Amino acid sequence: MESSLEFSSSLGSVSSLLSRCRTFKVLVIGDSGVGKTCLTHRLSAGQFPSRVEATIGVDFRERLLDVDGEKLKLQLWDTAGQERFRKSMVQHYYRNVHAVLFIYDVTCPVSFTGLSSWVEECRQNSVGQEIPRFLVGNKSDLRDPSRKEYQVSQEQAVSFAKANGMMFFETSAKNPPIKRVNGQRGNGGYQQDNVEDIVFAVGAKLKRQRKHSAANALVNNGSFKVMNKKRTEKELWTCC
Ligand SMILES: Nc1nc2c(ncn2[C@@H]2O[C@H](COP(=O)(O)OP(=O)(O)OP(=O)(O)O)[C@@H](O)[C@H]2O)c(=O)[nH]1
Repeated sequence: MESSLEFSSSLGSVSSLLSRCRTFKVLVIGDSGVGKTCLTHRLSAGQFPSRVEATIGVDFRERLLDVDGEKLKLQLWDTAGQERFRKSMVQHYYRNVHAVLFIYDVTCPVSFTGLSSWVEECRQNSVGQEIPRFLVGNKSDLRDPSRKEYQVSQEQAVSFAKANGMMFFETSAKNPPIKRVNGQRGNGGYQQDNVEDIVFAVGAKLKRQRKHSAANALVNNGSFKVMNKKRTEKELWTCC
């Protein structure tokens, strides 16, 4: 027969199973090799992976966080940067997305100029301006002040972020600063963000945003589309 201790502990696990949190789909896009897989590992598990291979299709990682007393779950969609590994998946990536992280490599200007095509892909897949966007320059540990002309400056990135309604961060998945650093000395005079700052900025924006509820209505290409509120609300809640 089950003891009262066992019974109460099983009740405890049932109640923890029933504890629910809002879940948000966060899409991570950008050219191949910019570090999407490494960054999502860092954002979810706080670690830099020892070995990575090109992503095929999509990989999922999760991060639970507490924003002002509310539990949120970020479901990070680490998408393939290589065209041949993403072809059949593109529509799935964008369906019911709540936020988009645009990643580029600060030491690879081509990955920065390529961002316009990622913005365009979002537009083609009906991701409107109401969906929060974040621009993240990765690999800041590789910045070399003596090779500035071969790197993406923060001025360029800030102006791109402004023009596209994005919040801007620069960091390193490999060697992130412990705290946000506004560099005057030691790091060549640029700002570096802690990975936790990024994750909390995303969480805070989504928490505010959602009251909105994406749910009720969506303006799409000038037409007004009424969504099924019940269905969308249900999709947002899961057990944590
Ligand atoms: N130095 C440094 N290297 C990094 C950093 N982030 C990723 N890398 C390296 O960059 C390479 C590509 O990283 P991935 O995370 O696989 O890149 P990806 O964008 O996911 O690539 P795809 O899956 O092809 O789209 C790997 O060799 C990583 O070790 C970083 O912050 N600093």
